Amino acid sequence: MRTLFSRFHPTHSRFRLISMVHSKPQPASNSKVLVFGAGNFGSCLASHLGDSQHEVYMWAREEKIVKHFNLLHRNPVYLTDHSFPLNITAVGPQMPHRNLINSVDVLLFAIPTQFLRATLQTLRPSLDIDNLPLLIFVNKGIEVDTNALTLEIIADTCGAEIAKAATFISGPSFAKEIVERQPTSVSVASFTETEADKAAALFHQPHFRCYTGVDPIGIELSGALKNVYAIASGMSDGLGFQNNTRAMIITRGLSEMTCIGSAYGASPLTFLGLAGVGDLFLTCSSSNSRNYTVGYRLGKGEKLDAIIETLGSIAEGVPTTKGVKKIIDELGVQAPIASSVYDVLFSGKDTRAAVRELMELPPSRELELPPTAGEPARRLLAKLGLDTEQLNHLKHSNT
Ligand SMILES: NC(=O)C1=CN([C@@H]2O[C@H](COP(=O)(O)OP(=O)(O)OC[C@H]3O[C@@H](n4cnc5c(N)ncnc54)[C@H](O)[C@@H]3O)[C@@H](O)[C@H]2O)C=CC1
Ligand SMILES: O=C(CO)COP(=O)(O)O
Repeated sequence: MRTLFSRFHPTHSRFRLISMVHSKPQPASNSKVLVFGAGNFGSCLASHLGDSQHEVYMWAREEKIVKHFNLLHRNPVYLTDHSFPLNITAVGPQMPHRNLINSVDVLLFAIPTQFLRATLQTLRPSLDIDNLPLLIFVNKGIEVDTNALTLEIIADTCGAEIAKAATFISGPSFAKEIVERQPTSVSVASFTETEADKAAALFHQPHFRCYTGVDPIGIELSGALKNVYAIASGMSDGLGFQNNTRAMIITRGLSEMTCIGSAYGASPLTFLGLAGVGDLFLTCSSSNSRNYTVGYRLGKGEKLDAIIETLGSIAEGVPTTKGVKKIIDELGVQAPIASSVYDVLFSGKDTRAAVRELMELPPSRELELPPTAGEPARRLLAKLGLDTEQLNHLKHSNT
């Protein structure tokens, strides 16, 4: 649905009329939702929405998951102890038919970043921009070959109008704990604030709070970057370092994330939110994090290939570190911890040597935002047909 509206509140920004695409109006209850991905997080979110009485379809690319799930309401590979609500139907392994895609209110993507482009390319011919479902993305990563954020992947595959309507959910949210209904909060952001509001309304539950914002670039960078520091924190624990060291990594990691994000063109405040420091703290301090586990096992001396082969699940931080390194180099930002993680993962650097080198760096100013002016975000906004005035608004507004 295309409308003209002002994304910015007239009292705290210049009043601008922008042509934006909106998703179809959402029902007050019982939304029809199609979840792409039946891994830990796709299954978890399908369960969460099924639990809230929505009509849920979950696409799995593995036939055995589809068959097993529809027979027993359990996922044989992920969250295997969990019994799923009966109002979830697994579909696949072929792409869902366009009739299903066009009949749903919501499309939710829980697919690792490296596989998203191919999935969206296949899906695009079935999307009707005048009858667009609410589009929600929960992946936390950067595409390796292009350094693209998900926003750019959506723009490349589905067009700028659809990317502007996309909503991103990120924050401290282990799948296993959500299905146990442990109190959890997340950040929900979109360039189109009304879309973020719709996504928040869909997910909000007494045990699951949503906080909305308008800095999807910052939310995306937060989710991707925290995975790199979770690897660093796990590595430190694996080497036998203790609480002081972990606290240092989390705090200096937050500082690096904020510098990278700010130089990229995101709001520095976004990194103080749930998707930023919230998720950083969670994944840097729990062995339930796959990224932390990769780091921990590296610290114990295992080889990366062997760890990935036996992890049983995706650690987005590993490929994302490659994209982060390219972004840091392009921006000229000082991010020594992220650079060290890259060296350990991909240049064969010894983990203990990496820590020693980090500790031997000369003293430096503790907190300093880079002076660079957000060139990558400016390029991305231009691709989406948004301008730098809007970027500046984002940088100076609350998320
Ligand atoms: N597990 C968690 O607690 C959370 C995960 N996330 C994010 O959600 C995303 C998905 O993660 P998980 O479900 O946990 O991963 P997972 O490792 O549990 O599952 C991977 C999923 O990717 C699918 N997949 C594998 N190869 C594919 C391909 N070529 N094309 C399409 N799909 C493919 C698998 O079928 C499976 O559904 C990641 O970006 C992750 O960072 C975000 C928040 C929490
Ligand atoms: O992002 C997560 C929880 O918020 C999951 O982290 P891992 O991908 O490291 O397991």
